[in-house]
Order: sequence, then structure tokens, then C-alpha cells
Amino acid sequence: MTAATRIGVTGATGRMGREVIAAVADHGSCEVAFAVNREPDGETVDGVAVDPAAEFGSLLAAHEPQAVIDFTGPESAIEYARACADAEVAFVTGTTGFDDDQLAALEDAAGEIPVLHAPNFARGVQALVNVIGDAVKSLPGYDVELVETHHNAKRDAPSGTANRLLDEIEANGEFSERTHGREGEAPREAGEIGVHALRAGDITGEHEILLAGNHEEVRLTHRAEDRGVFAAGAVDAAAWIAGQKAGSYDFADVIDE
Ligand SMILES: NC(=O)C1=CN([C@@H]2O[C@H](COP(=O)(O)OP(=O)(O)OC[C@H]3O[C@@H](n4cnc5c(N)ncnc54)[C@H](OP(=O)(O)O)[C@@H]3O)[C@@H](O)[C@H]2O)C=CC1
Ligand SMILES: O=C(O)C1=N[C@H](C(=O)O)C[C@H](O)C1
Repeated sequence: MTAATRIGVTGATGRMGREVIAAVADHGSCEVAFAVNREPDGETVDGVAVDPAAEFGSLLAAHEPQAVIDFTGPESAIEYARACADAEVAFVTGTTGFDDDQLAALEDAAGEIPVLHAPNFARGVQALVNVIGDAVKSLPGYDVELVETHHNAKRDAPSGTANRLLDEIEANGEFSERTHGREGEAPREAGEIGVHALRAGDITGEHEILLAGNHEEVRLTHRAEDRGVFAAGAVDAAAWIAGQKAGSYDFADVIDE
């Protein structure tokens, strides 16, 4: 029997951290090596003790996980990535909202360890990423607008997934400008993609791309019904990355294998 992949979990008491701990238990061939959060108060999540993030380095040394899964914030994610690089432990992050310097810091870590960064671990979103470029290319001259909707506690806008989809749309060459919302005298211009971020209630995550022209419209929509879908994908990624060499990976690498 193959030994279970041992996984460290950051942000353990957050919305996603809790889901990750549950998904590791459901996976069948993974187990939680340890879990940390910024300032835990003696909590447990699904029976797993949550230790202070300040002990992350010593927990890596003591428990020797094969991978760490991180859903926190950009600042902490790059600190965790650096500690993983120092300890030679693979790092999987679903955190979004990185700036260019923070992305460069993740790349630095990827020079030493396997690093997988994906703004969305839902398989349906990956399918959408795969087809959106072709859809836009097939409808030249059509207007493109993207609407993403998330819960009212989300920090970054637009979402990491929206930015990933926009990159795919722009790769076609017809679109080069992102217009974030509209107000006042703001007619649509050629080459622009309207981007709209809605924040309300406890909505898990929705992304819709509208293509309109020629007296018709096409709407491509992904709706996550439960955060468990993201957590399951991240655990699949951690199980996969444990055997990889240093480098930058994304979720497509896991699915395509
Ligand atoms: N790739 C994907 O599929 C998905 C990505 N995400 C992304 O994951 C991230 C987390 O989302 P979510 O779980 O909803 O957020 P939450 O706010 O619910 O949880 C974040 C967790 O990270 C901890 N944390 C935040 N900042 C720090 C810090 N500086 N140092 C140490 N710990 C920190 C928080 O601790 P504390 O409790 O002390 O605040 C909390 O436990 C976001 O970037 C989100 O966009 C979310 C869903 C899916
Ligand atoms: O913060 C969230 O909740 C989510 N964030 C990710 C993003 O920014 O794309 C993925 C998902 O939509 C949920």
C-alpha cells in the first residue's frame, strides 16, 4: 500500500482552510501533517489541532510534510512559500490578489521547490479557461463583458479567476483594455472588455462571460455551489505535486496528467 501524502495546511480556520482539512480526510490517500493559523485560540478543525503560524518553520521540520496547501492572503502566502523553499517542501497556493512583486517572490520559490498557484481549483473553471479563447475568436466583433460575483467578505477584486479568464480573452489580440465598471458618460469602445465585480451575501463564486453581437448573445457561466469543490481540487494538486521537481505549475498540469 502506498503511504499517504502528508499535507500541511495554512489558514486552517478560514473559509477555505476548513474545507481543505475536510477534503484531505475525504481524499483517501492524504493526511493532515499539521495545520496553522495566524493567531489560533486553542481551536481544532475536524479534530485537527491548529497551531500558531509563528511555528510554521519548526512544524515543517518536525512533521516533514510532502506538500503545504495555502489559502490565506498574498502577504502570508509568500512568507509560507519562502519557508517551504527553505525546508524543501512543495507549495500549493489558491490565494489570489498577488501583486507583481509577490508573484516574483513565488517564482523565486519555484526555483527551489515545486510551486503550484491556481486562482481556481474547480475543474469546471479549468474547462472554461480552456474554451474561452476559442469562443471569443469564433465571434469576431462581438462585445465581451465579464461579471464575477462573490460573498461580501472577499478582499480582492476582480477575482483571481476573472483575471485568468481575461488573460485568455486578451491572448486573442482583439481586446486590450479592461474597463472596470462604468459611470457617467462612458460609451463602449472597441477593444475594451467590461469587468464587473459584485460582492453580496455568502455567494461562493460565480463567473459569467457575455459575448454579444449580430442580434444574439452567448453567456458562458461557471457557478461554484460549494467551497468543497475548490478544496478537493487543491488536495488533488497537493497529491500530484509531491512527486514533481522544482518549478512553477498550474492546475491544468494536474488535470492534464
Ligand atoms: N484558488 C481557489 O480555488 C480559491 C481561492 N480562494 C482564495 O483563497 C484566499 C482565502 O480565502 P478564504 O478562505 O475565503 O479567506 P478567509 O478570510 O476565510 O481565510 C483566510 C485565512 O488566512 C488567514 N490569514 C490571512 N492573512 C494572514 C496573514 N497575514 N498571516 C497568517 N494568516 C493569515 C486568516 O487568518 P485570520 O483568521 O487570523 O484572519 C484565515 O484563517 C483568498 O485569496 C481567496 O481569493 C478562495 C476560494 C477558492
Ligand atoms: O475568495 C473567494 O471566495 C474565491 N476566490 C477565488 C478567486 O478570486 O478567483 C476563486 C473562487 O471564485 C472563490
